[in-house]
Amino acid sequence: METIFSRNKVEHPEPIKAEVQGQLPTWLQGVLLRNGPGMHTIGDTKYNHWFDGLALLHSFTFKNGEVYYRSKYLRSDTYNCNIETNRIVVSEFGTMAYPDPCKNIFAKAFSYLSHTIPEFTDNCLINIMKSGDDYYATSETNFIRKIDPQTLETLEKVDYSKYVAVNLATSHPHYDSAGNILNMGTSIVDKGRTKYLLFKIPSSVPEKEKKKSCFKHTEVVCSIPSRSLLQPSYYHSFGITENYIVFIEQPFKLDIVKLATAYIRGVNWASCLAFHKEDKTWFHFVDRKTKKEVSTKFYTDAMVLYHHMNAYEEDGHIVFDIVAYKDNSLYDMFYLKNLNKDFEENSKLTSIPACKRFVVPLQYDKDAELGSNLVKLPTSATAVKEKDGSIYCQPEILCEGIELPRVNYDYNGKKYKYVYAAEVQWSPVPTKIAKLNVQTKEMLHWGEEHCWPSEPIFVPSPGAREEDEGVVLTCVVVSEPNKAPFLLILDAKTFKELGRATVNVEMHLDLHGMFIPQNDLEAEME
Ligand SMILES: CC1=C(/C=C/C(C)=C/C=C/C(C)=C/C=O)C(C)(C)CCC1
Ligand SMILES: [Fe+2]
Repeated sequence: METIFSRNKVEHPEPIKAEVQGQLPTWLQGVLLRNGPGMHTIGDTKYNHWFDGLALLHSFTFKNGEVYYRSKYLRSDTYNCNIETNRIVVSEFGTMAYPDPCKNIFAKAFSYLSHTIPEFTDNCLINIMKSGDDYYATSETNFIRKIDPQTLETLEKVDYSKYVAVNLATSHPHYDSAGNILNMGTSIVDKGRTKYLLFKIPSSVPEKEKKKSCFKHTEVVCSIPSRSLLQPSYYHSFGITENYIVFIEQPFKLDIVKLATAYIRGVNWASCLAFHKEDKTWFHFVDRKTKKEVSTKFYTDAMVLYHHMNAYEEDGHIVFDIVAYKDNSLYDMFYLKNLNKDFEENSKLTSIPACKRFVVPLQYDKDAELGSNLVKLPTSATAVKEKDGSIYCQPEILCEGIELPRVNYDYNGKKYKYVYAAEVQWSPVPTKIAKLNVQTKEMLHWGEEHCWPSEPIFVPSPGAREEDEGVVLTCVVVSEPNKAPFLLILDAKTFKELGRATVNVEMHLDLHGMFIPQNDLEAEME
């Protein structure tokens, strides 16, 4: 059965003028660029999972009060191979594929006996990353693809593993104040020393090396050994504060032996991930200056998280906010067989996403009594010292039922107030977007009947003084047949609609993206 999720979307590479209603701020000039799966059927073959779909980039260009829409499939090697053979020949998260032996791009997949780690896909469908003046489509494998943010054309393929020993990397990098990328990846086959690497990609290269790419200058900031050599944790994002990296080693783990044998066993990559509910969740903090990990062992109960919201330091504590679950039902929910026409009634998550705030004391009285709470900030989050010197943390719940959190990035790593997110409650699709004040827990919402909004993105207005001075952008897919989707522009402060730009196309449900201000685009053209 074809549903909004699984129906193949047609690309619209030529700009389509949107119909604008309302008043868009005149300063809003640039491109909102987003990524997500757009094609799930190729010839007679179908992907099993929504996260498997071929990456479809789309953009809204804001120019002098007008809005133009475009969309274009990422011409990844995966896309080209699949389209050429008219079937799925490259394995994705939820679908194991058996390539045509005549095609050699992914020839390594055949040598699974000599290579522990299979050749992964370059179908970068999750997010967009900025590197200097360049933009990349990202996923969680070792490959990213450079793209042209204006024409949506696909450019070079970059293999992270050529520059840093990672087999997997997150699709949610961070940026420091100089625009350098900080990302984390997992090294699976480095002499049996499974570890997590934090690496830095500079935003520019020295003048005399102008021809070289920033990736050649990638440096490993630090490495954190995995608690288990054969089962590193899976992670989708991480957090940063001004002085620390926040990395959560959750008991949702990737089994390397299973991964190395998945191909011969005929099972998908997803089946190599397992939630160990009896295990603990470990917190790691790395000092960004000394590159050393904080030696105290901090942990909490078993949980699964994908998205960090934000993190900051306050009076000798690290405060970090995440969206967490009690189990891994989220990834199961997105099998296309579960997203059928009755999914709104039938598919409910078995655990609701909860925004959890953890507060961890970095400095505390070493003679503190066992069992006493070491948190000195006004919060219900606790951190209790145990006999063996480890510290057991419990969170404060900020709110429930939201996912795909975004903040004003100028406040990333700093004490902040606002999170913008999609409101999902128990369902896998958002029916509203929300603004949460993490200090007061007050919320504002936007929703309309049959509307499925995407991850909301905050864009600050020029010279903004307050954290929520600007607009929030979200793409809205309408579930009612023959109703056109639109880009919604809300005033970030009041969450009131400023305007909408309607485009009469069938738009895909997407995942993540970024707003590129006009000035940054001009820098890219130079
Ligand atoms: C291909 C591949 C992977 C793909 C993961 C993907 C595609 C995850 C998508 C996650 C999303 C969209 C989360 C949203 O919250 C793994 C498991 C890393 C490892 C094996 C190869
Ligand atoms: Fe994500």
